[in-house]
Amino acid sequence: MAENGENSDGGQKTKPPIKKKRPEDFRFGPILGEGSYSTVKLACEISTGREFAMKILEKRHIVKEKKVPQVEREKKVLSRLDHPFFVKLYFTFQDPERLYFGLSVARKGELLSKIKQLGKFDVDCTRFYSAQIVSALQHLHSLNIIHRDLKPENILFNDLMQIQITDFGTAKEVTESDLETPKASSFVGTAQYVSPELLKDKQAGVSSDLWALGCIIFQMLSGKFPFQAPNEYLIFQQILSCRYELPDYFPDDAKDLITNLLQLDPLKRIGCPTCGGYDALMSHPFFKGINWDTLLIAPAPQVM
Ligand SMILES: Nc1ncnc2c1ncn2[C@@H]1O[C@H](COP(=O)(O)OP(=O)(O)OP(=O)(O)O)[C@@H](O)[C@H]1O
Ligand SMILES: O=C(O)C[C@H](Cc1nc2cc(Cl)cc(Cl)c2[nH]1)c1ccc(Cl)cc1
Repeated sequence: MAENGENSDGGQKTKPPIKKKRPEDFRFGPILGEGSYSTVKLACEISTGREFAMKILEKRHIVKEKKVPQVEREKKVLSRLDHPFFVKLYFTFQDPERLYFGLSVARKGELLSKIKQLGKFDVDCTRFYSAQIVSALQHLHSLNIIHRDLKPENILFNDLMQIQITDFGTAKEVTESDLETPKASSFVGTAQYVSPELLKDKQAGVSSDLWALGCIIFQMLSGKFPFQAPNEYLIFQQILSCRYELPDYFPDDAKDLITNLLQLDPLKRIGCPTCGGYDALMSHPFFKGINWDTLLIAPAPQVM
């Protein structure tokens, strides 16, 4: 009889290799959404009945558009994430023409759609969902990963109306060497949410996600972008000079939080390591009443 996980011949028991899945293992359902390089379909695994959001990419298109590094980065970053507020990657596989990401399903759409539907969120709703984003960023940044393109289109909701941050093709893992000798990056985020340092020096740090957080809180409370102009060049000018106006109806603690996030100097943004870190951000008056521990626990499903 093998002892302590050893084989009968006394060798160490090795886990059986995970069997790669195949397209024929799934019944594909409706399209959940489409990206520039991908189609996301609902997929049911025939043998288990489990449902996934299957993100499917055409190899030819990925190679032609020189997006191989982004796909590999998305796989690498998603494989490291296991947290209630992030889309989960369960498996990947490929066939001769396509790549497949097996993801958790975020069935309740995008934060952007919710903001558009309601026009804007009330303060309590903004506080609740901003706190979820803060909790998610705290986890992401603890792994030295920067999202770099955080925006309401990349924040989805699952059946329990918990946020599910997605789209890690442009994420960056900050290494020691990056901190010592920051390298300029060719990637720039989405105009309305891009940080001034990414525009100016092409360098992003964890603080770039905090700038985007400030923009998103502003947008939840007002339904509008803090930096808005007829074209991207004028938006960039506003960002670089940190020119925005806080509506009078914003509560004072919201105005203070947004002002401390939309700081031109990335070292002065509340939540960054040189500005009190996440303790300072999570204890800001705007988040008074938030229980950061129970936030992570999914609410009891609503009894119909
Ligand atoms: N896990 C998921 N559950 C439900 N819907 C999803 C999921 N992932 C993506 N989607 C939907 O599919 C659409 C395409 O997502 P995908 O990440 O493939 O591309 P994208 O990042 O939105 O587009 P682009 O590549 O142009 O940035 C999105 O609009 C999103 O709403
Ligand atoms: O099987 C694995 O996990 C590793 C492969 C690696 C891999 N094979 C590729 C082929 C092409 Cl054409 C493009 C990319 Cl980005 C490719 N990446 C892979 C398969 C699927 C996905 Cl979604 C990502 C990576």
